[in-house]
Amino acid sequence: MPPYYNPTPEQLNHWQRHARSAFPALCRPRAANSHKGSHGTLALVGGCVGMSGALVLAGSAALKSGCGKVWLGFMQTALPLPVLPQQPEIMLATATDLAQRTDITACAVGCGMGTGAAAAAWLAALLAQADKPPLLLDADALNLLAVNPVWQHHLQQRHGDTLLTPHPAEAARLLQCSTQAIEANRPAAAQQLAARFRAWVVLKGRHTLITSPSGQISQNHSGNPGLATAGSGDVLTGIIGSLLVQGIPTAQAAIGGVWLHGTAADLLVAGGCGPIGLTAGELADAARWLRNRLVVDT
Ligand SMILES: NC(=O)C1=CN([C@@H]2O[C@H](COP(=O)(O)OP(=O)(O)OC[C@H]3O[C@@H](n4cnc5c(N)ncnc54)[C@H](OP(=O)(O)O)[C@@H]3O)[C@@H](O)[C@H]2O)[C@@H](O)CC1
Ligand SMILES: Nc1ncnc2c1ncn2[C@@H]1O[C@H](COP(=O)(O)OP(=O)(O)O)[C@@H](O)[C@H]1O
Repeated sequence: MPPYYNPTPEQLNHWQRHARSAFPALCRPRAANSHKGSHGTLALVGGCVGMSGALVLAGSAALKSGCGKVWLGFMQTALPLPVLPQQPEIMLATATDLAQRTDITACAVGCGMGTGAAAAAWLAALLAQADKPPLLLDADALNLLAVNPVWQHHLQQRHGDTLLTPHPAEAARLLQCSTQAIEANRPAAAQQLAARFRAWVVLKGRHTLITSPSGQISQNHSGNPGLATAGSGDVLTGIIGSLLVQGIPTAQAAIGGVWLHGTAADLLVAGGCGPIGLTAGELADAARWLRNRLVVDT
């Protein structure tokens, strides 16, 4: 067993009971005859020059959270690398080429995307298509959305599920208010965003709030300040996107994904890896270890 994963039996039992009752779909075993196509294909788009790492973190987390295939679409004119040496399972494309694919189960956009002209053009084209698979917008995709009312209108008209995963500063940009105003009334901010965009909203931070499009709020209690490190939000995007393409209902993918991400950090801290110096890349392996222990034996 990796040295960091040594929860007490009581702790593990508590996590298992909670997950099996709150997000049963995350705890189902794989069908014996399943194949990679059974577990969905996630497209992650972002990673401009200098921020390729955000996309790689999200992609690795997605794969380790159980989806069948992961494509990364880099917001760059050419691929930063022909293959990821540490994760060759992940398929790579430019964002432009990835937009042509028709075999994508869900798309998560924004990790390290940048807010330049190329990112804006790519997002505009995506949002102009009303009928699309589930769409998760994070980070720079939210920052671009915040300054373009036309795209906001397009997003409101979408048919598929939409998920927005802002941190408080991104929520403030979307609602054109201060970060302090968001933090002063987090439930109201999350509900306002959910209603405006007819979207699931994951308002990040300590005790992340997950709000349904109709305004129903769930508060997450896992996680710790070890998560206050570069890239941990990118990992969350990968986890939630991965759960979505596995056919897990959106409510469980969002609420369960946030819980799994936070509990992975709790597992690492309990084992002495953090909170100080915990790195985002470590979360994916911990989440994988944990999810496999949540599975109900048949
Ligand atoms: N390896 C890589 O490639 C990485 C790439 N990354 C990519 O970088 C891009 C920019 O993302 P970003 O979040 O760093 O910038 P941005 O949205 O301007 O936020 C900074 C501002 O917001 C505030 N703020 C932030 N969080 C807050 C909170 N919880 N609660 C309250 N306030 C908060 C903060 O305010 P401060 O407290 O500093 O005054 C500051 O003003 C994005 O695409 C991302 O994916 C990163 O993921 C890192 C690893
Ligand atoms: N003090 C904390 N307690 C619990 N969770 C935290 C804390 N600080 C950050 N997080 C979590 O870490 C993640 C940070 O995401 P984000 O701000 O988007 O980071 P990045 O852009 O670097 O990926 C979110 O899931 C947030 O809820």
